[in-house]
Amino acid sequence: MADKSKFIEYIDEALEKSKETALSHLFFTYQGIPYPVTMCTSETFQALDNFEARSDDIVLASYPKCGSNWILHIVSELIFAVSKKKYDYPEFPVLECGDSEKYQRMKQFPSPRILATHLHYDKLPGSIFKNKAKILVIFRNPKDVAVSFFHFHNDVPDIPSYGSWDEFFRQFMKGQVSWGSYFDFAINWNMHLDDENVKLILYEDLKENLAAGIKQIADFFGFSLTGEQIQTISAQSTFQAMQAKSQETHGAVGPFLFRKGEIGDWKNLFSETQSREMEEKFKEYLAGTSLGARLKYESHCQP
Ligand SMILES: Nc1ncnc2c1ncn2[C@@H]1O[C@H](COP(=O)(O)OS(=O)(=O)O)[C@@H](OP(=O)(O)O)[C@H]1O
Repeated sequence: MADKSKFIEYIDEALEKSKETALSHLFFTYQGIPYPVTMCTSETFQALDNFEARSDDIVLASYPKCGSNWILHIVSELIFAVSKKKYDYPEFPVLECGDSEKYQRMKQFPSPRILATHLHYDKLPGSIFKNKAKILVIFRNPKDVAVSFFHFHNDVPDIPSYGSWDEFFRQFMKGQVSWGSYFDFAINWNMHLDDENVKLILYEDLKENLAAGIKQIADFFGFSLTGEQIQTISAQSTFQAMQAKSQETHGAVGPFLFRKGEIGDWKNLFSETQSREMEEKFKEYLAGTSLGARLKYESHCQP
């Protein structure tokens, strides 16, 4: 992948801040959503209101732990395949993270710019819609998301840990975690998945057929690649390939971020009661919705 020194620099700074931050002080709330103080500030959110998106920006929207680093890698490889130029990360790619001056600096960046984000649909800057940037939305089943999220907190030495999985589960179900509730994020997006310039991709589908998923992503963003190029990117984007390079691409946090990369790891942590609670919540929020059907809960989340 591209030279990610800025990327790693930013992650290292966030980890450094995390060392001094207790879990009880990790979150601040902005417009009703909790964000980690180690990565987000209200000044940056205010500056984001005036961010000027371009029509050829590539927006990658996901709730945390749905595979955004995977898609970032795939998209930067697609750009490389068609332009022969390595996609450079002059800023940390998550739009809402960083200092409030970053949007000024981003004005100088060449197109296409990749904008990853965990923001809920209604918190995205209006210029993304006004200027018709394409948005790829990545979803993953809520049980594996919760488990991945919990491990990230409790495995990375410098990130505040939860007392137990049960404690994390309670907070996750209440939406008292970074970037708020999975379910609010999902119902918000559910209403926009068929909008012009929006495409949904599932972590589980990508896992089951990586080459087909990469082809869909390439087609959506208008990148024309040969079958051989798709196969090459596919081989470089497996979990094993990305995990092997994770220290180089993401620094100290890499091996924790690329942890297991499987479907169904929830079976190692969820109790029967927690499974029932999750199913109730899923039904309450997503039963009968288009996203609810597309997430294939019965295949990926039922014991
Ligand atoms: N190539 C590939 N194949 C399969 N799975 C992959 C891949 N790359 C990342 N991952 C898994 O995605 C999980 C991390 O998600 P995110 O990148 O969205 O995390 S973050 O919110 O940006 O911190 C995290 O999931 P878990 O392993 O279950 O914790 C990663 O392992």
